[in-house]
Amino acid sequence: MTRDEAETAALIERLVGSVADGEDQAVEAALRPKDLNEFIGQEKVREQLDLVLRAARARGATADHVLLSGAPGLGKTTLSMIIAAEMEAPLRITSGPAIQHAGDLTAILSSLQEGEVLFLDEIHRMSRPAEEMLYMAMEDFRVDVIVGKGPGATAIPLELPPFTLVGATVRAGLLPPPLRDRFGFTGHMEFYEPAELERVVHRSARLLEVETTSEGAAEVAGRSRGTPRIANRLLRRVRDYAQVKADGRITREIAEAALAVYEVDARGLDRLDRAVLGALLKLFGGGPVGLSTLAVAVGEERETVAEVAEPFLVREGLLARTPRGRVAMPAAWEHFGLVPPRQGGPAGGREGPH
Ligand SMILES: Nc1ncnc2c1ncn2[C@@H]1O[C@H](COP(=O)(O)OP(=O)(O)OP(=O)(O)O)[C@@H](O)[C@H]1O
Ligand SMILES: [Mg+2]
Repeated sequence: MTRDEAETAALIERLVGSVADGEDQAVEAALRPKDLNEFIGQEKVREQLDLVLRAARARGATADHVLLSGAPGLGKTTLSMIIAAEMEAPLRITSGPAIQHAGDLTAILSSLQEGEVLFLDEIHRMSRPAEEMLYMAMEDFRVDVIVGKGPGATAIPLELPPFTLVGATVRAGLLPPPLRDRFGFTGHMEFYEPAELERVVHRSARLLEVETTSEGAAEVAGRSRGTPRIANRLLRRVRDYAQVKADGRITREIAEAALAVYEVDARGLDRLDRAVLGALLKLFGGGPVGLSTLAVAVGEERETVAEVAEPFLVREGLLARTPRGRVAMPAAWEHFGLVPPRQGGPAGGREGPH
């Protein structure tokens, strides 16, 4: 990873909160659904996976390798744990970046028990030699252990017990086709619908023993960017606010007031998103404007704007990336209560009626 990539990754982590602090991590673990029935939403993936696992169980066999693709915080790690639980198999967790040498992978593979589930997070970030070794392990349950160095080196084949590899990646397209093709099943995780996120919030609130009205839960869900991890995090912050400022109960008013404190607006936009969109609208008349100019205007790195703020803004139909630069969509003007300038008219929006 280059420095820029590392910084961007760190920023994304901060935003989605993959790296939670100690307390948050413990809470996150406590909130994880334990089986497929408890897992909310993702109907397609759940149905498909249910068939794969049931069939394997009925045959008394080890389940086929599973690839899970989807944005951070949608439940890939949770699903890998569920797969192991449903198969009543032990689970080993590792990640692509942790495997730098083929030897690291040999060590893990050769210590697997029969039927074990090996979860390989960020599988697209594995080194090339490790990846090639994985091909053989997945297909033939065999690895070549290299003994010695140089011309005298020999490859000793080592049989592996059957195991289930569960790979996770943000996009299946990031994997080289030979690797992708070795998975028996690929589950594409989608962003969650508001109603599904509401169920996530209700479930988590029950586990955290916080009283929540339907409107309160809907308010938290609506600002969670289609992502359960964000829903759980916002719920915890709203709970804090409700405890300190009110009687502990989460109503719509409490959720609104709490999320205003944390600068998460009605659509789930945070401070950075609003800065980017605000600059695009107010300084550049809605664009088009180049990424670098926009980044300078908000005092951020290009990568931060392009990879942290923009994906959500594009997904929400607020911003478009065009060959001529970034352009604000009509919904963006509306969200800021501004009226877009007329075509060919002077740049810059006027304050709207509200
Ligand atoms: N379908 C779901 N139902 C209820 N809670 C969920 C669901 N999916 C995820 N969660 C909750 O969201 C949190 C994040 O899920 P998880 O860690 O599995 O995401 P992930 O896709 O592995 O993210 P990353 O890519 O960052 O590793 C967990 O605490 C879990 O409780
Ligand atoms: Mg994960």
